[in-house]
Amino acid sequence: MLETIKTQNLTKIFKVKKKKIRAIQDINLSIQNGEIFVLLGPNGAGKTTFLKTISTLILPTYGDAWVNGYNIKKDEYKVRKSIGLSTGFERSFYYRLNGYQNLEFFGTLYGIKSKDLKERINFLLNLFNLEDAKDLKYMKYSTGMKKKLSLARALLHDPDVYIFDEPTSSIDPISANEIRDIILSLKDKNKTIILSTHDMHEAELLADRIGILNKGNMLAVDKKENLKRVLKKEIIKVKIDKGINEDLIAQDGIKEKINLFRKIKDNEFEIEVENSSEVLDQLIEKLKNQDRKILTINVETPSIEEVFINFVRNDKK
Ligand SMILES: Nc1ncnc2c1ncn2[C@@H]1O[C@H](COP(=O)(O)OP(=O)(O)OP(=O)(O)O)[C@@H](O)[C@H]1O
Repeated sequence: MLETIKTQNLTKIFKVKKKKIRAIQDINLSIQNGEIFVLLGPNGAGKTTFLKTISTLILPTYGDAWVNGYNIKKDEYKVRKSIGLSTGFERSFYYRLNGYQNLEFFGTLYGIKSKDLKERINFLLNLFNLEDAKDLKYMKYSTGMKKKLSLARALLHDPDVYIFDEPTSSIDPISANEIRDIILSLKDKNKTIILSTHDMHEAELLADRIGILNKGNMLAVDKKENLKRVLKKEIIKVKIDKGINEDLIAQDGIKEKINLFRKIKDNEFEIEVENSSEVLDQLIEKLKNQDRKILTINVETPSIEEVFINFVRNDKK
């Protein structure tokens, strides 16, 4: 696997009057080619600062980063050409130009030939459902339309790397789903994507790996399933053909592994365990010995929301 984004002790300290704000602190991250990396963090955690720094919009106070092999300080122009960037605040759009003209302007800046550009713009306006708004001046766009145009612009020059700051905030649920599909289709083309979000369902759906930022520090970086394992909490939900009580299940060999037994109905219960694979065989055996037939059995792992809250709440730094 190739490394597309790499940061080394990336740090940004803002100075406001005499106060120092450590927006991001010693971030070491490596994102592989073709990966979707999702950045989570509470308000003010440093997500936007991180994304802007690797996009060359902000200079780090110290530390370094490389995007597509180019250094953010020495090869600023090449980094910018390699990335499709969409941030929340798009001051750079021209308010008096319409949507089409704005994309035309930026496409020309990217050096896309006029005929190809026309095709590309029409394709993107269609992709983001903006055809009806193409002749509307940017200043009359709704917040969601502005966001979509910003994403369309990020895709204009078909770059290898995408940096999206909250790509679906202020977007209606149907359009948000469409945008998530577009992001997944970029991954299918082996593009690399880093995005921030407050939407845990989005993180669950898109992320190959997740990074949890809090107060400028990266608390955890891992695949979803590994982050979930940290909580050591899995729920086994069971439905059987007859009634059962806790004492018939929580017997020797299995009792100490059950953190919680919850009876849902006479013939339905759930148990909370650290690791379901250590319990399942024994549980099934016990039910069999009690002459109970299993109708359904499911294992639920913690949600990314639980994981996120757990990491941030336990961060005492
Ligand atoms: N230009 C700036 N000058 C001073 N402080 C700044 C500047 N930009 C960001 N900060 C501060 O840096 C910290 C991180 O802000 P940042 O916008 O990166 O957080 P975020 O995780 O994107 O938050 P949110 O989820 O609310 O968008 C905050 O304390 C913020 O006030």
